[in-house]
Amino acid sequence: MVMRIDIENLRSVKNVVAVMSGKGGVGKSFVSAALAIALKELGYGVAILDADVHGPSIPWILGAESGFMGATVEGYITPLEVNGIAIASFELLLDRRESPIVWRGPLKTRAIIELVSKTKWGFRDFIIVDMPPGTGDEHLTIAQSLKPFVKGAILVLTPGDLVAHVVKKAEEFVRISGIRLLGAVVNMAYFKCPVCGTIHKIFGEYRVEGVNILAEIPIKPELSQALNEGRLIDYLKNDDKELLKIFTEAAKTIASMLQSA
Ligand SMILES: Nc1ncnc2c1ncn2[C@@H]1O[C@H](COP(=O)(O)OP(=O)(O)OP(=O)(O)O)[C@@H](O)[C@H]1O
Repeated sequence: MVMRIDIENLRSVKNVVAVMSGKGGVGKSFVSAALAIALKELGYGVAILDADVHGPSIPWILGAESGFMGATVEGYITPLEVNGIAIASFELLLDRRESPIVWRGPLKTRAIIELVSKTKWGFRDFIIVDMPPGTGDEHLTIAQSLKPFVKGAILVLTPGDLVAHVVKKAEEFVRISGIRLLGAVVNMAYFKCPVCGTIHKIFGEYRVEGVNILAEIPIKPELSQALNEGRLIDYLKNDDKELLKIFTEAAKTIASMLQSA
């Protein structure tokens, strides 16, 4: 079922890019946030839509967990701005952050569509959508309802036996939804020894076929700590310029793919 969406607030948005994963816990929210930071550093106007209703981690990762979105007198939502990045997340509507959101599929889908259409996004080159994990019916509804705006999808995966399987599912998803798969980000691809620089493929060798690899991200304990402490912006800009560069290259590729489309 394709839901009708009020497009007025999306008229000033150039590209919506959906970040998806075949399964949970692969680093989709981290990759969404890091790409948004890299695009912002390149001078683009950026927003993030946290469509992960049950595990909304974008506000936390960006150090905005105590903030709230605002409202206009006309009943529209104003996103929370962090470091020039606009964030819209259900988490930023909750009085008690520990309250779980207990919604069934159709309600979740409707709520996401409602959040997209009611948010005053302003002029943005990109809205990065942190999608819920998986590629189910709910995802299809979101993708199809937003189809005129979603210019591409990025798949986040981790190495392992499931890679080929996950890529096939994602390909099938983008084929059915008609959305262009821009490429994949392989997260936790390797661990680089900080002492000797040796690369260890902790989760084994992998081969991703048929999909453009946008970035290969190492496992880093200090990154994990920065994410858990809500310091991703500071970490990328000040502590780990090498990692920011990896995301900047990916962001440039995405921007040029969309410009040339
Ligand atoms: N490259 C990495 N190095 C170290 N830790 C990482 C890395 N990527 C992600 N993590 C950690 O893995 C966990 C999952 O990351 P994240 O929340 O971004 O995944 P997700 O796919 O969005 O999860 P969910 O399915 O719950 O939405 C977090 O605790 C994060 O700190």
